[in-house]
Amino acid sequence: MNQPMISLESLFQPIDVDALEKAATSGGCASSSCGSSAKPADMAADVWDRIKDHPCYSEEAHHYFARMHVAVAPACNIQCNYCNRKYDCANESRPGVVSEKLTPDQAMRKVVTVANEVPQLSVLGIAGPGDACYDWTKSKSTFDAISQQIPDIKLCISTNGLALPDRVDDLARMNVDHVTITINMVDPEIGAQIYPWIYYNKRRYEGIEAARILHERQMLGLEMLTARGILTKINSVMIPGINDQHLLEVNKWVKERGAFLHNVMPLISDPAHGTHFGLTGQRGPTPMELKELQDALEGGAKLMRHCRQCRADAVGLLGEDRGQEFTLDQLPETITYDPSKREAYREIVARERGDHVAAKEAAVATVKETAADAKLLVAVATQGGGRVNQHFGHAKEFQVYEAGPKGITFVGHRKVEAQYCEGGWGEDATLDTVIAALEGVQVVLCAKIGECPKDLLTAAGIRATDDWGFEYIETAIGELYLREFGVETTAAVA
Ligand SMILES: C[S@@+](CC[C@H](N)C(=O)[O-])C[C@H]1O[C@@H](n2cnc3c(N)ncnc32)[C@H](O)[C@@H]1O
Ligand code: SF4
Ligand code: SF4
Repeated sequence: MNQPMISLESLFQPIDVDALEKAATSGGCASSSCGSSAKPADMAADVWDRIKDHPCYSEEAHHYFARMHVAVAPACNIQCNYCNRKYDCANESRPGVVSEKLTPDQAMRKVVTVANEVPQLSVLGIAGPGDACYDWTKSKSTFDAISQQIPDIKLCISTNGLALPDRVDDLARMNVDHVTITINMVDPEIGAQIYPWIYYNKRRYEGIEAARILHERQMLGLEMLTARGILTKINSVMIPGINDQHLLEVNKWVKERGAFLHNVMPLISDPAHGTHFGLTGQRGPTPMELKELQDALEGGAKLMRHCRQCRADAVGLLGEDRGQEFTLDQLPETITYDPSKREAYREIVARERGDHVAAKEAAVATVKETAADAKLLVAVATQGGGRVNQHFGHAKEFQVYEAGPKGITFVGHRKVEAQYCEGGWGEDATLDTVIAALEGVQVVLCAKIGECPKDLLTAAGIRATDDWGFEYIETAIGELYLREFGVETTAAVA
């Protein structure tokens, strides 16, 4: 089995930077596969260069790199039936939610503090609580100041698209290379069921007219970004009964206009959030409904399946949120950027990543060569680095992979409402929510699991094992698949 060159504790939080620097400067490359590239075969090298450290634009990168959002742009120019920007809960992870709004100066102090403390940081985004292109002055001065201090940080912006065409030239000038547009429809009749009003050219529009204007501006903005070579990600909220089937059409439109990624996200709809959809009982999709739609979209615009629907002030690797460590009251009054931790981390990752890619290629080949048509849905407890390295009871989410004739593909993640093992012992009631979140999953891989939860999972038809603790995820799944379906099979996971 492949072993990491340094302890995983030093690669993932809390980071021991001395260990990182020592490992990074010890000279030579011990990796057997140094030089292996994670670049997908069908991607141009220059595009890969622009996304390889971006946790949202590359699924592979999200095992290593972190983003942070700064909530500097609270104003919005439209109303979506699924959004209530007034609702705020520090414990909740959901788009639009923030604990504190920041001025550009405060954002600057926060980003430098995080960059000094979180070596995985590679991306700074503005993603709510309002619209970055509408609340433009604050977005622009934030990006201007931070890119001067930390020139290699990638700038990322998220918008509903209405004000986007007016900002494209500025975005290109400022080197903003990644722009997300939320596009939920291309048919204004469907749009009228999602957007009650928009505010455009100093006027309020409603109904189909509002949705038509929004649609035209979104398409224009997307085309303008594509013409300037800026990478675009399209977010679509999947709203069952309103736009779920229509998203096949949206996918075609955005692909034709050069979108780089399409991120179909489930509607989050809870009456407690006070949104129109929450209060009218509009439900979100189940994980399996989302997967079915995503499967139907394969072959169109490339899909993002690893979105975590982060808070507008999220900090850290996707799936973790360290925002509470960097609230305003904890930030120093003055701070100077120190690039040493980020640089050391990047060197470590470059080595670890080469090994991971080689291991992944070998595992995928093993699964493809195994003479079995069967598919296996596997949930993995991981805290980063592409390894099975988290205790079952500590997992806040599981990453889900499908193994089958096509190899090993990342399918998505399943959030767990409350961890099974908070404080060292499990609660059966919590395990029920974990089992519900694992709908359709056949096997769980984790670093450690006790006999009791293992038995309860088995009774629910889900097998769990720590046989591959700390192994690369794909290597573990490849060996599991072989054990289950290979000709040399002797035992299945008990
Ligand atoms: C909070 S918005 C901020 C950026 C910008 N105003 C926009 O709408 O794109 C970021 C993302 O969260 C999504 N979002 C907001 N509320 C949501 C909900 N209840 N369920 C799913 N996605 C939601 C939006 O659709 C958007 O893609
Ligand atoms: S555009 Fe974004 S911030 Fe504005 S209401 Fe919609 S989701 Fe919320
Ligand atoms: S919401 Fe999705 S796309 Fe945005 S930072 Fe989080 S994971 Fe990335």
